[in-house]
Order: sequence, then C-alpha cells, then structure tokens
Amino acid sequence: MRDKKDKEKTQITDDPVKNFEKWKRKYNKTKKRVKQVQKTTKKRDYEVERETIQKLVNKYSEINPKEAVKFSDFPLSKKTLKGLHEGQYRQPTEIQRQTIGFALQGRDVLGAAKTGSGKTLAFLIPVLECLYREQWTAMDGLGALIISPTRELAYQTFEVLRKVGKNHEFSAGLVIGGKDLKDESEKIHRTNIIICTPGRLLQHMDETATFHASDLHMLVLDEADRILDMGFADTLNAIIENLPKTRQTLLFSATQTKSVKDLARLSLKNPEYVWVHEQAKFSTPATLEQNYVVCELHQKVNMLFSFLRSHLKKKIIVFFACCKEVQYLFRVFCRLRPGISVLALHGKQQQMKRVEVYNDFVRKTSAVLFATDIAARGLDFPAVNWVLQFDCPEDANTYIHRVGRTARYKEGGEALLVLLPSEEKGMIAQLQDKKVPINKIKVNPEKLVSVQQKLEAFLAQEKEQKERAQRCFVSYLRSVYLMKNKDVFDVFQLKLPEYAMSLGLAVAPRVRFLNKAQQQKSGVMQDNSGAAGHESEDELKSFKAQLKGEQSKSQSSQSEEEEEEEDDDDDVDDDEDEDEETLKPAALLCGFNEEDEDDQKEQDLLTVKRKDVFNINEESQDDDEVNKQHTSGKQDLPECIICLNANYTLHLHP
Ligand SMILES: Nc1ncnc2c1ncn2[C@@H]1O[C@H](COP(=O)(O)OP(=O)(O)OP(=O)(O)O)[C@@H](O)[C@H]1O
Repeated sequence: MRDKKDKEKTQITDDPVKNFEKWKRKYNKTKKRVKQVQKTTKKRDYEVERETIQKLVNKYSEINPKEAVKFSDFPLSKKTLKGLHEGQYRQPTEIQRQTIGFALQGRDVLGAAKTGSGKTLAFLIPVLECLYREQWTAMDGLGALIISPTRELAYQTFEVLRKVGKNHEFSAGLVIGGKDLKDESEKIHRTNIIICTPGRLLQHMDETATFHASDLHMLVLDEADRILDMGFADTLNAIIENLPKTRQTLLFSATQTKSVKDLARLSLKNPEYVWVHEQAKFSTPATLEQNYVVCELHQKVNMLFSFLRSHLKKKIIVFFACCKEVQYLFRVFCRLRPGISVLALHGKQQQMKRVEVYNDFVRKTSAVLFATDIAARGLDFPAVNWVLQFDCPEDANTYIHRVGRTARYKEGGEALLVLLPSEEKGMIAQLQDKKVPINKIKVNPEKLVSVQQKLEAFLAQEKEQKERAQRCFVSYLRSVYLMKNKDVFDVFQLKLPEYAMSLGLAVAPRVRFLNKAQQQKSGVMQDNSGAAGHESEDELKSFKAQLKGEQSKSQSSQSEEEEEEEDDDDDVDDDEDEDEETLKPAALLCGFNEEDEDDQKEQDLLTVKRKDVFNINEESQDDDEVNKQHTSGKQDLPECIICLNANYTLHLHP
C-alpha cells in the first residue's frame, strides 16, 4: 500500500505538464474564491470617505493647540491640507492655532487678534471642514455664510477661499452690491458657501423666493464691529433671525469693542473667547513703526504732496475722512504728477471700478492709493510700505485697522498719522489707552512744497474742478462736525479761509449747516434749535456712513447700485451733483514714470525723519522730467472681474 502511494507521488512529480495543470486548476479555484470574497466585502467610495471622516472626527477631542506646529497636526481633510499646501500655508499662525480646534469641535468662537495675523484662514478652514464632514453637495444648498462689512473684504475672502478650497467640490458665491441681482437670484439657492455684505444678503432673503438658509451649518461674522459701526445692526439682526438656531457661529475682529461683545452675547452660544494678543504689550504689530506729525489744516495738502515726492518707490495707502476729499484730491494729484501712480478707492465708485482699482493696487509694487475707511478693514494688499492717515481717524480702533494695512504677517511697515493741533491731545491719549506705541516727529513747514498756486490754476481752468474742491471743503467740515468725540474733533477751531485756499479756492464756500451750528452754539437760535439742524444719534451715524460712501442702516433695503448713484448733500450753495462715471476712464487711473526718480530723496527723508525733521528736498525735483504721465493709460478690466462673475456658482474645484 505504502509502495503504491509512493509510486503515485513519484509519478506526479515526474510529470511536469500534469503537475502544472493540477497547480493551475488549484490556482484558478483560489482566485475565484478570493474574488468572490472581495466582491462581497468591497466598500463603496462614499463609505470609505465616511470612515475617513469618522476617523478625523474621533481625533477632534484630542486636539492640542500647543502641539500644532503644522497644519497637518490638526485632523483636517486631505483636500483642505492640499489646498493649504498649494497656497504656501504651512504653519498655522497663533490665532489659527488657537481657534481651529474649537471650531472643529463645533464650538462658537469669538476671535480677536492683531491686524494681519491670519484671521481669514482661522474661519475658512473650519468652514471647509464643516461642509466636508457633512459631505455637502450642490443639492444641499447653503451650508455656510460669511458676512463682511465691505465689498472689497468680501471679494478678498472669496479669493482666499478659492485658493484653499479648490480641491473641494463646493460651490461658492460672492453676494455683494453692484452686481446683477437677477443673475444672482437664479444661482444663489445652489450655492454652498456665500460670502456677502449684509445689505445685499438681506435683499435676497426678502426678495428671492428660492433662497433660504434653513440648513445653514456655519455663520461667520468677519470684522463684526465694523458691520455694526456702519449702521448694519438692524440688517444683521434681521439676517440672524432668518438663520437656524442650531448653526455654529464664528465672530472675528482685530479690535474688541462693546458692540462686538453685545453682538457676541446675542448671536453666540457659550462661546470660546480667543484673544490672542490680550497680554501683548502693544496692540499693533511689533514690526510696525508708528509716528505722528502735527500739521495745520491748510498745510496738509502740501505735506501730502511733499511726502509722496519723497517716497516715489513705495507702496502707500493714504486715508481720508470722506469720499469727496478722495475724489477731489485724487484728481488734482493726478494733475500735479507727483511721480508715482495715484489710485483712488471709495464707496461712490461703481463696483467694477472698485474691483479694478483693488486689483491694480494689489499688482503694483509702487503706487499711492487714496482711500476712505472702506479700505481700512481686513484688506490684504501685499507689501504696503506706508500708511499715511491724512485725516484723524474716528477713534483708536479705526487707527489700528488703518495702520494694519501695512506690517502684515511678519512683514515690516511704517505709519504716519497727521493731526491738527486741536486733535493732538485727545487722539494721542486714546492711542496710548489702546497700547499703540507712537512717536511724535516734526514737520518743517519751510521745507514743504507748496502746491496751492497750481491748484488755483487748475480750478481757474475748470469749473467742474472748482465745484469738486467746494464739495471736498464742505464734506470734510461735515465729517469733523459729525464726529462724536468732541475732545478730539472741534470744527469751530478750524481756520476756514486758509483751508479753502489750500484747496485752491479763492474764497471759502458758505457752509449752511456750520452757520446754523455756529448760531446755535452762540445761543442765537436757542428757541428753534430742535428744528434747525439738530441731528439725532441715528442721523449722525447715517450721515457718517454716507460720508464714507457706505450704506447705512436706513438704506440697507435699497439696492447697493442705488447707493452708487446717490450723492451726499453737502449743503454747499451750488447743489449740482457730480457724476464720477461721466469722467473719461483714463482720467481715473493715473500712472507716472518713476524711472528717473532719485532714490537718495527717500533716504534723506528716512534719515531725517529719525532726527525729527520732516525734510523735503525741493531743489531736486524736476517736475517736467519726473511727472511724465504713464503712457499705458487705463488698463484692461482685470481678469478677476470675469472670474468673479463666472465663478459665481462655479465649483471651487478647478
Ligand atoms: N498660516 C499662514 N502662513 C503664511 N501666511 C499666512 C498664514 N495665515 C495668513 N497668512 C497671510 O497673512 C496675511 C494676513 O492674513 P489675514 O488677511 O487673514 O489677516 P487678518 O488677521 O484677517 O488681518 P485684518 O485684521 O487686517 O483683517 C495674508 O497675506 C495671508 O496670506
């Protein structure tokens, strides 16, 4: 028996063909069996994704912000991490480190950190992760809402979202005034992430039948205090009433004000307060050098011109109190040809123009942007060297936001505040209270270049220009008059004839509201003071918003296109309104040849500045040579405008 078995065995091993066939049969049988098992156990893609999500969520409770050195130390989706990596964001900033964990865990967050410290990603990352976790699709409609105070900030946030969220499949929309409402209405219900200004969003909530926010998971209020300051409190309340209570809310700002705390109380549930720089010695970035000069009102235009002439290779933002000042001074500075490109950004421009100017200034390496406070918050222009505050800011918070346009994310920057003698004491005390380190430097009036005669000549040539100068004059006075803090702002201390002359006007225009106020002040109109010119708090707020070209509470139900066409009543005798859009486009963007400029001048100023003398080298200016108008004229409309519209409901996915 044993012999037989041995023989068979020997036979098989001896016949390789048979041997192979037997092996093949066995192999095929096993393969079939494995395939069968695989078929029954193979998971669908969505199941794998769900498991991945669950694994990430399980790690949420273990997040330790102190140990998060890289973004990948947080349990974030591969898609978000890839977007961050491609956007060159490797390590989280302090505010990101401290808030992302709470936000992922579903907590409401009130986050405050200095300007330029990276608050945008601190809320965009949780927004993306929230929708990813929910496996949100186009069919699910609105999942996250980000409300910004200005169109520019909304646009910028939208661009950052497109960058870091491009590997996700969500749709995102920019819902701001100045765009086609009908077109928006058709797409808005299919949009997963909306970035908007409050007025426009409420308009959709009221008028667009298909739009609802009942499934909203996350609300972000960026620069919340500004939204309130602009008179949007009622609009915001109305919006919040339309949102589900189960949502998560994140609220961010660089400054903590009472209104933010009030808003937080109303809109956040048991929030985590993250105030990154609470213990910091200063409230502004350490890399920012801050100085102020005291200058008479009638010398301010000369000083600005002189400053620009000595900083031709720099990127500068100049802040003004009101639109009319920006409009007038922008035009005359273009004609004065300081030797640097001059751009203007304010709320009375049409939206296309605003985006065009914004992108133009982003691209330029040296230029000066004349702006109202619409550019003060959140805007992240790259490599701004200087912020010059031509007019005193309303308060220390506005100061902090304005100077925050430079010295962003570890970069250096300089800030110069121009104060009238009557503003110095009150404003500096406020800044010290807010832990702003600022030094006084001096202006040497004899060294200033006077442009008064040139302005007079321009006004003599053009009636329109003269009217603009008058409106600038009145509008500035009104802005001072409407300021709440009378310790800083006193319109009656201003030397009006000198100020008018410094704008190129031969005589100071008659300012009706000021005359009335003066009479009231001196008691002449005591009997009928209630009827004549007394403004309530609300009216003051509304006026202020109008001055800056922003939409106020009372206007929030209007379309923002209307806002662009209206103009503030300046109480100037000649009431004819200006229409910016009638100007030739080429006149709106001025470029100058900067090639022939003398670097030395800048050196002089910087060296001298440290010696406390504002020294301008008048002799070395050669107007004809330096102020050659840029030949390129108006640029093509930036691509972003097309993207902006085209991407309205386009997937973030490329
Ligand atoms: N983790 C990061 N790594 C590298 N750069 C970053 C990071 N986070 C933000 N930045 C950059 O820092 C700059 C400032 O960021 P951001 O605009 O978010 O600041 P902010 O705190 O919102 O400022 P503001 O208070 O003025 O609105 C931007 O240019 C941004 O690209």
